[in-house]
Amino acid sequence: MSPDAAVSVRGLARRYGEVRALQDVSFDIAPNTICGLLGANGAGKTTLMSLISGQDRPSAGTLQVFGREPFDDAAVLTQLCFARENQAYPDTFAVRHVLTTCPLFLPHWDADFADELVETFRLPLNHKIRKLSRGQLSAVAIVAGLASRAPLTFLDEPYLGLDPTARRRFYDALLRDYAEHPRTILMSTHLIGEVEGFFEQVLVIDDGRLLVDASAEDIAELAFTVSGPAKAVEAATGDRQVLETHRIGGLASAVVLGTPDAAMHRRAAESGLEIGPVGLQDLIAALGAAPHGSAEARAHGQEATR
Ligand SMILES: Nc1ncnc2c1ncn2[C@@H]1O[C@H](COP(=O)(O)OP(=O)(O)OP(=O)(O)O)[C@@H](O)[C@H]1O
Repeated sequence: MSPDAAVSVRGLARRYGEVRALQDVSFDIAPNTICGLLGANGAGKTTLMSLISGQDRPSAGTLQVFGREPFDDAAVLTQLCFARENQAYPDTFAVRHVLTTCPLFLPHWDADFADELVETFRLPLNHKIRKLSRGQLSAVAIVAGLASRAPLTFLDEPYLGLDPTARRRFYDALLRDYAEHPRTILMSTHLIGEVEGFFEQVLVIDDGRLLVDASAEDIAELAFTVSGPAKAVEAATGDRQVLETHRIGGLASAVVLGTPDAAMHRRAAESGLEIGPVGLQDLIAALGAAPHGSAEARAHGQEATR
């Protein structure tokens, strides 16, 4: 375990009967980091967040948050805020009740910032929570998550139902506030293209296993694309681990694991091929597309990131 980490996880597993929701997951998240938690539906992201936030206990493995096991530890739990659109509230609760209740549980709560966010998302203070639209519920979760200023904040798909303008407002508010009040934020998302720029660390879960644990800089080193005439692409990438190839007519674009070396650059120049970067969204799609038995690709992907 890393005692100085905000989150330290070793060999974590969670089973639900026959379902292995998480298996042998190990990573650290340094304090004051925005970490993206990515993966397909059912990969295990919410399960992982539930364990880290002390709402659930692992079936195996160890887990520390700010150096302590979170489950049933009040000292740790007051440092955490879990924000999600499907948060359960009492039936009688209106938006304003959330604003008056949150500070009772969240010692770092900033009421002025909460008011500002309510304005930003044009939330109707007197409306009952159960009557809000999905986007408004997400906005309530965002207000709670950001105004909590919790040293460890979980944002579980915080954009559900939000229109693009509201999402932009959320990202702006998050980044502005994080710059002024650094803290650790773990955010699960499927809208990778919108947020990849501000993740300092990326965790990718696939079928309950940790597939990638990389810093933003390392992500760029994980893979690259080679595009051009299909035969030339094939010849240039023959000795490399290709994760995925798209073909259109006689043209192809291959996602290749690792970084292009001098020989690859030379071959590309000779054959009129283009070498380019792979966006995070495309990389994750390509890693997911690699055959499940392609342990080599997966292990290589992980090795390169540790
Ligand atoms: N309480 C539970 N009982 C049984 N199985 C569960 C339970 N919670 C989660 N699972 C299973 O564990 C796996 C991981 O689910 P989890 O909700 O963590 O995925 P996720 O990555 O958050 O998915 P999504 O992106 O769709 O929200 C899934 O197969 C899910 O069906």
